[in-house]
Amino acid sequence: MTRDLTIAEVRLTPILVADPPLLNTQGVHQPYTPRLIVEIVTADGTTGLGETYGDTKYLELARPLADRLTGRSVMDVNGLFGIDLAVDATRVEGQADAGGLRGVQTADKLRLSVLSAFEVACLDAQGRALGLPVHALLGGKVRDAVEYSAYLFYKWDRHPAGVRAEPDEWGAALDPAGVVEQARRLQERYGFGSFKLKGGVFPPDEEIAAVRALAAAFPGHPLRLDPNGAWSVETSLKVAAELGDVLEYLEDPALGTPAMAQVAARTEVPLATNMCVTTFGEIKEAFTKDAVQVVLSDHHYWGGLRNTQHLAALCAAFGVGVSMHSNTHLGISLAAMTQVAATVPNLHHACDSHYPWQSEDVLTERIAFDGGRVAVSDAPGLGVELDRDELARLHRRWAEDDGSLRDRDDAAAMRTAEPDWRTPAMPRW
Ligand SMILES: O=C([O-])C(=O)C[C@H](O)[C@@H](O)C(=O)[O-]
Ligand SMILES: [Mg+2]
Repeated sequence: MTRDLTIAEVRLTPILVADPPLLNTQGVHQPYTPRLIVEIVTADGTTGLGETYGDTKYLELARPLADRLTGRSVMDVNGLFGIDLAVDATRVEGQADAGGLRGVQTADKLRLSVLSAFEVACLDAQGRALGLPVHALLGGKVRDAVEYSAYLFYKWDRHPAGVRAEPDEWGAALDPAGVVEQARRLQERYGFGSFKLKGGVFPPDEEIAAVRALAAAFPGHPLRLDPNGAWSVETSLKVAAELGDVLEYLEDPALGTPAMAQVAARTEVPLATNMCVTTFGEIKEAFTKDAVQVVLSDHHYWGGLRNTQHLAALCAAFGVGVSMHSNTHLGISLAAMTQVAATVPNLHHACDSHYPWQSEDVLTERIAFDGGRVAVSDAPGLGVELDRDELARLHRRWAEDDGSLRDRDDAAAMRTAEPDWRTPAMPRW
């Protein structure tokens, strides 16, 4: 049968998704976080799914892009990246990312963060039309399952009083015992074999104690600590010296490539990043200064699944490890991460995943972790199906919001509990 893979319709659905009160160095997660779901429909009725950030600046770019896609072929992914999108640079340049902790903000990174959802949707549609999984379109899988690590957070047991939120079954984790208890529950439920603690929340000695407690509770399991650049070079070196025997890597201990290079020069502990290398333009300086030993790729802001493969190839050429970053996302993105991760030969670290923190999803079936791994689907496309009722419900929540939650802002969320809170100056310690 000849199929007509001309794009006939693009549907954009902004949603608000429940998020627990997870703490990071900027503040706390809002009770609901914005995401954008992209559906690309072809003339013969095939639909491909994609997902990305749903904050206003992404929506503003996604809408004109969607308008320009109809009439193009869903096979023309190179052409998609060639579309001349006018990005309002004042939206990003020189501005702090209020909730993202994802490094530099540039107009091109914003453009790629939007295009990535459309690329994934095109690949999903291609796969469905051809009866092939996305990994086959990317050259084929080199593994049958992708390993993920448990993503531990300091957290409150609930959002501040008076704030509308969904119930949260995980309880508080504000000290070493709480962190170990959270790790145990995540391991029991999902089988994770490695653990990452989001740091930069408490003074470093408290976070060192938490990692020590994890090492005692889970001997031999890989551990990571990520303060999102909250420490000075000297503090980073002190933490590296104290935890060097148990850490798989330290993630973004200090902010920016020069500081990371200074830390890397004086410790044997590998440094990972999803903050100082988040664009192709940052690679040369970081790799030639040997500032990072592992790059945590994120297909959203690197510009999709094929760019993730390009990044992995560059990492291989420089002897730099590769893994994956994650922040609040749903199953479409987890499926996309898993499909591309399956094709990356030099992926030797378990990927991050926020997914266990997301009690809501827009899929008919949640993606399962078995022994900390997600099986690589061989079904056509991403191998996931949209739950339209859930999508509509989460979109209603977005539509009914007065605008205060449509842009993620962890510092603003923190002010509902601590009115004087300001995003801390870095380095914080
Ligand atoms: O550095 C990281 O791993 C992240 O940026 C992940 C998330 O943004 C996380 O820190 C968060 O959502 O609080
Ligand atoms: Mg990080």
